[in-house]
Amino acid sequence: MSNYVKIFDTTLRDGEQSPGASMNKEEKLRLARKLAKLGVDIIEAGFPAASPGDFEAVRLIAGDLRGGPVVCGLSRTRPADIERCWQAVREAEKPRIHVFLATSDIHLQYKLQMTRQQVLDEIRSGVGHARGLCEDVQWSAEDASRSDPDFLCQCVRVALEAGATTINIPDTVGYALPHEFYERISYIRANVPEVARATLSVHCHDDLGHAVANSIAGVRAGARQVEGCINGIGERAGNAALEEVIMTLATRQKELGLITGVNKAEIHSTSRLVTMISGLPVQPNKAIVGANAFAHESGIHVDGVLKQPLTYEIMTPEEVGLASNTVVLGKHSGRAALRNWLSGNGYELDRQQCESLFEAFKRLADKKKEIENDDLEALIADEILRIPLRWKLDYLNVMAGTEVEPVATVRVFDGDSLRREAAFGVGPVDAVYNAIRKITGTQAKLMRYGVASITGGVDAQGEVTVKLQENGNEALGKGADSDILVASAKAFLNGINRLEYNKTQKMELTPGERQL
Ligand SMILES: CC(=O)SCCNC(=O)CCNC(=O)[C@H](O)C(C)(C)COP(=O)(O)OP(=O)(O)OC[C@H]1O[C@@H](n2cnc3c(N)ncnc32)[C@H](O)[C@@H]1OP(=O)(O)O
Ligand SMILES: CC(C)C(=O)C(=O)O
Ligand SMILES: [Mg+2]
Repeated sequence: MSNYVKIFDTTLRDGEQSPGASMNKEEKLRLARKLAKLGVDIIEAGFPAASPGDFEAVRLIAGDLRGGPVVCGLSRTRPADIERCWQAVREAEKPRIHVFLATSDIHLQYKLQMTRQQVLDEIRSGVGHARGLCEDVQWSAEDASRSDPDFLCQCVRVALEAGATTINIPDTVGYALPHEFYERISYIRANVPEVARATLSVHCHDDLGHAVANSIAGVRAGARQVEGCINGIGERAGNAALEEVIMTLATRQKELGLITGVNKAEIHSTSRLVTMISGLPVQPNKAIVGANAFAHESGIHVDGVLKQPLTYEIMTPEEVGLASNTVVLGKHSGRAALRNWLSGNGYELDRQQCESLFEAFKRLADKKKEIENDDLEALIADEILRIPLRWKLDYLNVMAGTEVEPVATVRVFDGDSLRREAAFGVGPVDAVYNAIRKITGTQAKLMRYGVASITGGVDAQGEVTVKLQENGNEALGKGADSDILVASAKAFLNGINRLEYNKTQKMELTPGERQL
């Protein structure tokens, strides 16, 4: 048996069945081109009988893709659906009609209201009809995992006799456990030996979180086509996440002995495109494509990864198209991570400086979820350079509103003495800054102003970061307070203190320190 596993992407069909994920035909075409670049073997482009728009999208994709994957459309066993499907895919270089019919007693009794014999007849006529139009016909036994195994085998036999070239065994409701699904595929292979003439396929849903595990169990039992969606989107809890299936086969290739034709370096950008087009965000901890999949924060992990990525990475970020892994600095970081950041940003601190910076960093990390570059630079300025605080806020009073020209009165300590000024501005922050300009006499230009909340809730601490520039000299200023205007004033004064310090201090600065 071949060790090649075909990847059947149904992001444009089952993926689109995710509530709220409808795509228009231009979006579908764009995604289909990307999936072709990713190197999937089959693209299920839609369900042509569903709507004129879906018919058009499938037709567009079928006419567009050249030298790439099979283009497939889904169809019920009804003649009109099959004809419609063929009209949509017929211009494809490699067209496929995918006919499905449920085989479980639950579906027969309640949904289809058909007897087993009627189902067998319908499979024969539907697959036969499709095969009269197209050489490549896939038949799916909807709800196969909850079907009587012997009746399922009977259905598979009929589909093969009618000309199906691919037999797909779905776990439509995500009910199977991996060992059961393995046994189900093995049972079909043992009891319908002629299935070897066709490609045996698996299509698993994630209702109990087993979609990928069941897909892998399926290929271990002899299936050679896996169906799924990028990012695991799809009906209800979604389909098997194709990127997880692909990377499982690649990462455990030695043990599984299976290969795919996928260009893995396209995985990450394909996932991003699916997110953009479907509007369904990927959770940060999602395997392979989540924002944290190659990010490390814990000190012990970062230390290990910096020494040898193999310690905590079972695949490289480059393999899936990411430039590199990321080290996130936060509450759980250790000295190795901090040293790594310092050297990467041009700072040369001695052991003792590193130690006092580390302590200040931990204090800040207890308050703030993520530590950014600006935070660390501000900490270095405070902890290492020990900038003297000439200007310090005493109080401020601001009047602003829809009918008032914003005006601020600000009182500031200049060393031990107090100075007070009032000023107007285009907004309350501008008024505060104009008053501070009068007091300090600074000529600094405000290059950047940003506000972030350090803590959550209504009493959140706001943190203001400013970047100031004066005569080619730049400095960051930071200030935190539950009142955003107070935080703004503190940040401005902090920046002015740093600019003054940079002007007066004589010591030789490292390249990183020069930016402060
Ligand atoms: C597991 C899966 O993902 S299956 C694919 C699911 N995807 C979709 O349903 C999306 C596209 N579907 C649609 O746009 C619509 O359902 C249509 C246009 C196909 C049909 O719409 P309607 O004619 O209004 O039928 P409706 O959706 O209400 O009911 C489905 C009918 O198809 C029948 N049916 C279901 N599966 C099949 C099948 N594989 N073959 C033949 N008939 C089927 C049902 O028994 C029901 O028949 P009934 O109307 O005689 O009771
Ligand atoms: C149409 C079939 C393949 C399907 O999506 C399912 O059974 O989940
Ligand atoms: Mg499905």
